[in-house]
Amino acid sequence: MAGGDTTVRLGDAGIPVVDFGPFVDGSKKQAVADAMLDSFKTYGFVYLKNHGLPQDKIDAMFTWSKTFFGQPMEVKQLAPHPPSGTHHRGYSAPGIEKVQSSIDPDEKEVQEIRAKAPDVKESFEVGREQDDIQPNIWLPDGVLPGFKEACLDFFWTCNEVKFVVLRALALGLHLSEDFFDQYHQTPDNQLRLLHYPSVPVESLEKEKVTRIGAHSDFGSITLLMQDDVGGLEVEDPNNPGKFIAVHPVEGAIAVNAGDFLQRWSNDIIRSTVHRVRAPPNLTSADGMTPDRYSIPYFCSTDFSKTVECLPGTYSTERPKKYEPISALEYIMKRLAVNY
Ligand SMILES: O=C(O)CCC(=O)C(=O)O
Ligand SMILES: [Fe+2]
Repeated sequence: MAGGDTTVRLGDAGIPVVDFGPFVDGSKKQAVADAMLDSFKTYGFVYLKNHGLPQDKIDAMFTWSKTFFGQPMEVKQLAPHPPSGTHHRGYSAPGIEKVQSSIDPDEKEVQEIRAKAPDVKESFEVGREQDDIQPNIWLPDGVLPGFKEACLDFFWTCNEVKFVVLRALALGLHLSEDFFDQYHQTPDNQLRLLHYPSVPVESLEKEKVTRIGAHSDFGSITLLMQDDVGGLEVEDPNNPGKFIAVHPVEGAIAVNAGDFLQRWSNDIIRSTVHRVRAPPNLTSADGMTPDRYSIPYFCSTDFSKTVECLPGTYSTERPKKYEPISALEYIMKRLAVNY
């Protein structure tokens, strides 16, 4: 199916936009939490305005991202992503990673998806320092001074916002506000800088190449910052297989639920399939799409934790669908198939 025909437009943003300010300042916590949860249940995605992540920090991270990806390939390759998907750190050149949409694809399926249309994006992945399972992979000292510090500073800033969003989620689910804190103590999160290089509009529309293929995220929640280029689409909950264009909203961050949270919530919350296509309504004199930059921050439940369906998400009429699972076991299984 070619580009635009599977995409519907819904309102200006495509997904609900919630003013998060009254949660942050405490003036209307429950109302904001309810609105956020409603959107998570229906779309799996929400835009939050007044989210508390300082705009100057976001801008600075985008500037660093452009500087990093603007380096010659041989410089970026000084911090190479290891061949294994389970050590998800460092730089991946365009076409290396291909996200899988199914949880347990067989090897043949993985090869077929890879052969079909490469994801034309490059990425740089960062976790916390002192992580024995997935140590960070940095450029050598002296190359791009300040980059490592900027990434780590942003990593920890996003981690603070993560706690606030999780508190809203807990209230929305009528759990105690700090319910999720105990499961997110060790920030096994991942900051990802993404660059989608300029490619011919036609190759994107005819699906000769993809920016990021349809997939869902693995973890609990993702905070997603994007530039103003557009192209993000989420699957329409009322029309499976069709996609809603999610237009960038100035000053807002998108937040989406991941598969782990969907499972944890006994499928009350949706982890929605999404993808990045050609920006909508693009007029391009030279037939090329603009470059696009985005910065997702994937939040994971502590790898040391095992979870069972959240209180309030099951009953005799709606029994638990899932067995308890360890966060580590779950995430490693998902990462392993992406490289
Ligand atoms: O670039 C985007 O807007 C989305 C990226 C994304 O979905 C991902 O990295 O999982
Ligand atoms: Fe994603």
